[in-house]
Amino acid sequence: MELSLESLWSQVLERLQEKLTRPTFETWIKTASAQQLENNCLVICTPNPFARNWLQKYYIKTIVGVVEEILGHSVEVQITVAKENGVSAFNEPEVGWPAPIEPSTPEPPNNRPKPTELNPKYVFSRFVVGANSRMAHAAALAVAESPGREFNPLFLCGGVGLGKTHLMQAIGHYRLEMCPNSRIFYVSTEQFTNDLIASIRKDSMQSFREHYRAADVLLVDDIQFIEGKEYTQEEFFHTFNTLHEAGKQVVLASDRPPNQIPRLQERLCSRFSMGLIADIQPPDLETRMAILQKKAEYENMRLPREVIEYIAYNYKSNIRELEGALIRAVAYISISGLSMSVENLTPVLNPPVEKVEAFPDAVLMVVADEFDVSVEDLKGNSRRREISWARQISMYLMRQHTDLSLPRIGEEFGGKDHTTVLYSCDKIAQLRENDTNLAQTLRQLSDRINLASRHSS
Ligand SMILES: Nc1ncnc2c1ncn2[C@@H]1O[C@H](COP(=O)(O)OP(=O)(O)OP(=O)(O)O)[C@@H](O)[C@H]1O
Repeated sequence: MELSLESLWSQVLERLQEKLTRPTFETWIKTASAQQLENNCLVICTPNPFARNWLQKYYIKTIVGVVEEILGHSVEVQITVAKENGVSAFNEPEVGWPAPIEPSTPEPPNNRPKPTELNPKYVFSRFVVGANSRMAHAAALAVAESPGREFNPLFLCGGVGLGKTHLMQAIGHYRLEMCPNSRIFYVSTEQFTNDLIASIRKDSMQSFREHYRAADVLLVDDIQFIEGKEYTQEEFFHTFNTLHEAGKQVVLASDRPPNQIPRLQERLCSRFSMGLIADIQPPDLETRMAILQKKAEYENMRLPREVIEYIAYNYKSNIRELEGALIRAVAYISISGLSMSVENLTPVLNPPVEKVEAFPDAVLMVVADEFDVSVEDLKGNSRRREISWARQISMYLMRQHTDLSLPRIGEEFGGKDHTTVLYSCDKIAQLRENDTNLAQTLRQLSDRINLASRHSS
């Protein structure tokens, strides 16, 4: 006999309750509901995107296992957000991920570069404007309202995790809302380079050029990575000129202004500087609190003011880390079942490393010593597990403790590509979020690096 959706779900709940801790069950499972079961696919609804992501990340296997146990055959489980149903990601940018960037354009032919998706959360309404970002925000809004006019190109610059990508993509969303057929291309410099290489390989330069030169608004992220790439610079120069002459808008984001990007052709440097260069500084305490408050509201989280203050006070220079701390706090409280207070959160809210400018050698020596490998091993190419782990950690710490760009860090490691460095930094940062032992090791290493740097300066 076939089970009704209702009785299937109540059995699923029963079994999950046995398998999971009470706080986990109460927070993540009980708030979800079964929406439909069709063609061996069970759709589960969660109250908000945060809960959906959490279930998807940590409990999907357990849920699938339990449903399969009950039904006696394999099933697919899809997790969705209650509000998402029937609502387009463009009307409701805060839900639904990812959204296609060119909703009305047919899929490009195979030899054309694929457009990158915009993050639906990166809209103007979710951007908190503070003294640190007022000018950049106003400029982005002006460009979104009248592209190709006053500020062309708009060059957004600022440190890591301060909202450049968010503002840049907000321009894209705004244009699409105003004019759904406009061709908004968001691309990282790395992707532009990869597309270029692929089109050279496939002998399809024509398609590459047609694709990029057809943009109404071209948004290029991390343009600092164009440094030293002669061929990419050449091609980008022509793309830029074509668009600019046709009155199309170009927006660029970088961690530094054009004249501080090393090995950037003079003609590109002057073009990047001919519109408006708007910088974003680290936000002050009040703005950081407002950002946390807004984020909490969007994710339906309720937080005491003291917790918001504590997080905002300790995470100063990177909004991505600020948001990460908030998410960690909420997750920890829901799993541990403790009440939300600064005292209870201390184990998970290790404030980020104090950034004492360090010598790259200090980082290498401290990490080599800790992991019992040599500095040569760190700089070399050995793929032995313990060496490559130590190497990834030292890349992450070098990024934290120095102002070196990713390519420069790559050079410190015997000429590794910046993408390898970026991969390592992201990987360690992600692991650190959920692994308190690793977080503690990194903290201790940081203290030693600080000490070594102070001694040698
Ligand atoms: N003013 C702001 N208001 C709300 N959220 C913000 C603000 N600034 C940044 N954020 C959030 O912080 C996170 C990091 O922002 P973003 O990716 O835009 O930074 P970035 O400057 O492009 O960083 P990177 O240099 O690493 O590319 C995002 O989740 C973004 O939504």
